[in-house]
Amino acid sequence: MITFDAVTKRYPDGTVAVDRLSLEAPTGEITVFVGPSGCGKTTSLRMINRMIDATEGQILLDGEPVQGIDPPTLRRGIGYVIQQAGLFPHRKIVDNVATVPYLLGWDKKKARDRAMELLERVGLDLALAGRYPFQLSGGQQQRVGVARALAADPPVLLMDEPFSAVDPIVRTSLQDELLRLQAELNKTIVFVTHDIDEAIKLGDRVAVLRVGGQLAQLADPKTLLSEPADDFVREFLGHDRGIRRLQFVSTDGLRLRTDLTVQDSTGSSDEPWLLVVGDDGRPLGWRAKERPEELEPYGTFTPGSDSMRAALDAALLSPSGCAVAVDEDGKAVGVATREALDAALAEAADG
Ligand SMILES: Nc1ncnc2c1ncn2[C@@H]1O[C@H](COP(=O)(O)OP(=O)(O)OP(=O)(O)O)[C@@H](O)[C@H]1O
Repeated sequence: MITFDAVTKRYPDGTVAVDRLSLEAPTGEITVFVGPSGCGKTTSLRMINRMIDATEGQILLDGEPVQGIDPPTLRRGIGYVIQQAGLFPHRKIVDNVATVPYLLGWDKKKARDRAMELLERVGLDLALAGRYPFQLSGGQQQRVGVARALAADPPVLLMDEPFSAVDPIVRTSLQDELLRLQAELNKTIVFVTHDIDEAIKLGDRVAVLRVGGQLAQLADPKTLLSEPADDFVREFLGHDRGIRRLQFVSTDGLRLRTDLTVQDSTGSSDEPWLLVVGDDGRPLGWRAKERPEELEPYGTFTPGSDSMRAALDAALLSPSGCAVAVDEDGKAVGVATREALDAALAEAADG
């Protein structure tokens, strides 16, 4: 566990970057620092591995003040990932990843084997190992940066806007990869971002900081979205806070109708919309009563594992206004009508 105990950082010019910050980043969890530019996120992060020293207060690592640990020893147990990866340009990818093992005096083969294992773990093609950083895309370089930080298996990982320099699609896949890795590795991660969506997606706990380096709120994402502490946090969360909250609302209790599914694309019914499925049970499209010859688009969600946000999204993708519930194999298991979605939304609004 990382503990900030009334930590203040005053730079020599008098700027108070962090102001009496007290919080805990629990072991095995992702704690995200988020807030507007200049609110002291990076300064807070760098005080953990003593790239910057606190002016007042202390930071404890599993109860031990970091001030009492010499920086090289401290950093051996702390991986560090920064924006644009910060790879050594003249070293091959495999050697970049093996940097810390080399420094720790591992023999070359063991260090390289470890590097190859990690490259695979972060989802990189091993054929890239012999390349130089400039021969990789931005997203690939970020993965190498993560692999390098994990090389000596440190219990703590500090990540400073690691995914902000890549395009949104790559960014999403890097975030998914981090969550997948974290499910296996259970590191204590402190992650800095200015992007509230990233914070909500990745954080077990999210610390919202305001300019001046004060903690505005520390909460799990669901609580943050439903109970912002004050106007600053509410504004920072943005106007679509309600919609984003739906990603934490389960579809478990959503009522599904099973009588709106048909296998053939002909035949009549009083229902305005019927879902046509193939022989394999997968949806083919919606059939409108007035236009039985055409199949209209549909959207799907998986009850239980997908959120209400996904169910609503599925409904909005179709002119029927209904969401198609599918199982893990993509087979239709029912339909959430507007009425059912309405009822679930009303319940979510109450809670
Ligand atoms: N070496 C320094 N000397 C003086 N002031 C500094 C120094 N480094 C940072 N600051 C100031 O401290 C405050 C916090 O900076 P910091 O980089 O921690 O913020 P941040 O939240 O990470 O910002 P960003 O999202 O823009 O990276 C800012 O006002 C910044 O200008």
